[in-house]
Amino acid sequence: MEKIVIATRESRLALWQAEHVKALLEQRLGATVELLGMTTRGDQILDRSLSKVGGKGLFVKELETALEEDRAQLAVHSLKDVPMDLPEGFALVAILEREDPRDAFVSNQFASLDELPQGALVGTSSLRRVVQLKNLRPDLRIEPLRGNLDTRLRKLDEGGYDAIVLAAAGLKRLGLGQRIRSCFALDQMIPCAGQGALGLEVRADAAALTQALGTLTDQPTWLATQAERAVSRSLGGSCSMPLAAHARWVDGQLQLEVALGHPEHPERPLLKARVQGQPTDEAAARALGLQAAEALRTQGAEDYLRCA
Ligand SMILES: NCc1[nH]cc(CCC(=O)O)c1CC(=O)O
Repeated sequence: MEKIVIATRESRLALWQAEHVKALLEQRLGATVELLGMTTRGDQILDRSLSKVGGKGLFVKELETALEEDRAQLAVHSLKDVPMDLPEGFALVAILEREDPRDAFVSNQFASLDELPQGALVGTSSLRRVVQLKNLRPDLRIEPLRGNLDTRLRKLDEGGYDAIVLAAAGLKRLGLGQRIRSCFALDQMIPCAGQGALGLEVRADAAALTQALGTLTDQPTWLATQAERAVSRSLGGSCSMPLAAHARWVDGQLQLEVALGHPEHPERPLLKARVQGQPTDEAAARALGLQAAEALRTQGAEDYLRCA
């Protein structure tokens, strides 16, 4: 196999993930791999909520341009940052085994959400986290918090918040697992579709590479994340939508749990649904996702989606 260049963002997390895939390609495929670091629009815009300036695609587009121009052949993404439908000419060809999918409670004074005093200040810019926090603790004040993981932790340490909520996977990957005071239960703070998983993207015409990378896919993660992403796609999936979707395998059954909040009125009740099945291929996994989306619709999801 020829040399593979991986296009990657330059945040510490993105570089860790790219290095991780580089090592895997070297070990498992005997490939020669180099990294090409790039800055994306999503990395530059730190002052506004991402949902207001264009959403998930912002972290991905520059990397795709590098693939298009053949300056790189592979892009490694946190799957949750990848839009539900890739632009024409690109394909998601492998999904690696998932890290811890849970959200983590991080604080210097408090061990868990339950310990936070009335009216405490929590930092997060994720609408999905906001609506679930409001549901668990209506008294909390929640303020925006953007930037890469190190920046967010620094803002916490400078005293800007009583606690913040971050993906456990990112913290663990960067060796910051000791900052996690507790993890939220999966059914209390349902993760975002794809959280904790890595997705590999190539040009759709890269047949040999597609075939080689496909062998790296973790099948249970692939099926679970297909189901999750199908929910989001069905409901019009953008990150301006406070949607949570997480599927996990329990005794051979894939259990998919979803929640949708109102984007402008986070205090309105969360819509929730749970479905399960035994999908063995992508189509069946996606069908499970559609079933969950349908269950949300029967509860009035349209009313929550209209304004987004
Ligand atoms: N939204 C940014 C982002 N993209 C991926 C991760 C963490 C790693 C992952 O979930 O795979 C994070 C940080 C966070 O949400 O706290």
